[in-house]
Amino acid sequence: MSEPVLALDAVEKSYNRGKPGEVRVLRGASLAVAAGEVVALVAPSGAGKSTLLHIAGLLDTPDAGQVRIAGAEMGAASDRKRTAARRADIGFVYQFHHLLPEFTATENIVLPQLAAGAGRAKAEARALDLLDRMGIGARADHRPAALSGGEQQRVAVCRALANAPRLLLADEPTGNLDPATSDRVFDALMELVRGTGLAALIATHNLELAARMDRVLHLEAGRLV
Ligand SMILES: Nc1ncnc2c1ncn2[C@@H]1O[C@H](COP(=O)(O)OP(=O)(O)OP(=O)(O)O)[C@@H](O)[C@H]1O
Repeated sequence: MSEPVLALDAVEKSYNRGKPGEVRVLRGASLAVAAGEVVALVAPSGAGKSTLLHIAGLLDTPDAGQVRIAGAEMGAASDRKRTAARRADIGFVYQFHHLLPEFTATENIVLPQLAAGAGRAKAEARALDLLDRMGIGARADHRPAALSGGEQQRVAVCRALANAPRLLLADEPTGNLDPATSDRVFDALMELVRGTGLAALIATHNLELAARMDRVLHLEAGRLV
């Protein structure tokens, strides 16, 4: 069998480690997400969902255990290697879009591609294609302030997929939207993800959305069940 795109193995993480007030968040967390698989991460508030996503996304390091991206151990790799793997392989969507306010929707999707070395014409074509596939091609020239909340999140999804990552990590990607908009953005996200065959780990409090993914993982007492 081929390597999962993301594998966490017995990951431990505490804040204020070894000090009074130590918070043990992850206590042997293990999971694997294969290419083409969309996995829901459900956790009560404060259970360590963001901590887990930051470690999976190579934004933070575990105290112990392994983090493998496409088979390569990254948990203890150098900062340079982790940054390179993050740029090449991982796309993020956050609860709030974090789009750059002074740039249009297209430009927000073009910029990460330019940073990764793509040429402008190709980057613009890809941005427009992604926006079309998310159903907001007509908003390509709008700045974030001139987009609805749902449209902003659609642009954020396009930006996360701009460099064709192998892994999509999302932290409550529809958490700040009303239920109907949340459903529509989620449908569009699923369709786009299904078309690319990437691996996705999507944290949500919404059990109905979770049930529509391939598998649901619950984070409880620092482990996945
Ligand atoms: N920098 C930090 N220093 C100390 N404790 C922290 C730090 N960051 C997070 N924590 C604690 O670790 C636990 C897990 O935090 P985390 O942000 O991962 O939770 P979460 O599951 O994402 O929560 P929510 O769903 O409310 O966003 C919480 O109890 C939090 O208070």
